Amino acid sequence: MQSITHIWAGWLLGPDRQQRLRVAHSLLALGVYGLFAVCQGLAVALGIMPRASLTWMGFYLGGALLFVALVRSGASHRLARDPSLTLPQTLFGLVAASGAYALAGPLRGAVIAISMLVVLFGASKLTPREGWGTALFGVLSLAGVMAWLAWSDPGRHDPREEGVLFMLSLVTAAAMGVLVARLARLRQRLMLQRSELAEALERIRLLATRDELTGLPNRRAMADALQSAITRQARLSEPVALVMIDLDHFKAINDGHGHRAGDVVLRGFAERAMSTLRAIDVLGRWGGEEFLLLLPDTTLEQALACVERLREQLHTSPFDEVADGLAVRFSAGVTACQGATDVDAAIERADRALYRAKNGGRSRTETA
Ligand SMILES: Nc1nc2c(ncn2[C@@H]2O[C@H](COP(=O)(O)OP(=O)(O)OP(=O)(O)O)[C@@H](O)[C@H]2O)c(=O)[nH]1
Repeated sequence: MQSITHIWAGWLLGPDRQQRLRVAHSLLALGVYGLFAVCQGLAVALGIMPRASLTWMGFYLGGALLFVALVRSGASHRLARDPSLTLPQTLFGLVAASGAYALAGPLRGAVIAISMLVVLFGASKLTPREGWGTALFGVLSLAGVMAWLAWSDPGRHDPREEGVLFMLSLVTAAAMGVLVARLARLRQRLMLQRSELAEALERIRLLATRDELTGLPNRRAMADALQSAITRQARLSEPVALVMIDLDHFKAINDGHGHRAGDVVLRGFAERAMSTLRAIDVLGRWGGEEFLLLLPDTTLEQALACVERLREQLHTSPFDEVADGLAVRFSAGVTACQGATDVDAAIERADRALYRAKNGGRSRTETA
């Protein structure tokens, strides 16, 4: 039962969430026009409104249907800046209400309220200026019809009555203009707050997962990436290699050129390394001058070749920005994680291999 409702809703409103809201809004307007048509039909049947007014019913129902078709088909996307066509729909509703005023006879006082309902319908999308503008348009179009009725048929439309009705519509329109403009401002403020919140959340996410100095994933993000890569390789039986990298004699760079220069070297190392890696490889800052490299779908031999490429890259691009010809070298410990699921054990193996590389004279790679 529920799936049939879903199928119907999907067919009627369309697949896109934003589009569904727009179509639903137009359908709601069409429904309200339909109910007005029922009331008008009753008034005609009871002889309160002339039979000729049914032509006007055809005009507003046809117009409302056309708006639903334009929004549902997506044509409004191509035709207008606002795909919900809120402003045209509001102006159309006001014209329809003004025409109804001329035909409503003794019921015309109610049409003033209907005009304002039309303005309220647009409140969810209109800007404050548009809110004011539509309220003004509503009252002016009603005033035009009132003046024409009082001038052309003063016997049935007493100019004094029309004058009082005009004042009523003016007061209602002014109040409606204020309300719609306030709603629009409130909506704009909410939208601004929502985008600021989204930006703040993105900043927090970056701060929580990125190393501020190098822009690389930090230790926590790296541990998460490792866990999912190792779980995946165990499921798919794909090889994964892990490389622990530590810059050699980094303290000497700090001591010789200053802490800032040390920072430049750390950033420069990250940039140089990233330029030699594939998009699926993940390099993270593990701490201090230590980096962890995750190489998915990579055997031990391929990992060793990757480390050599990185060495070559460092060799060919010295850190001239710190000191002319400054060469930075590193030691590395490589391990393969075939079939293993224990992340900590894999890191420990890479760490042990790195320790041996350091002890073996630095600027070299060991495996474990
Ligand atoms: N500039 C800078 N220095 C850092 C940062 N983090 C850690 N360090 C420095 O890195 C240096 C690491 O020194 P050691 O652990 O002795 O290592 P090393 O000098 O590279 O010696 P080996 O690793 O044995 O080759 C220390 O002086 C730390 O202060 C950082 O973010 N920026």
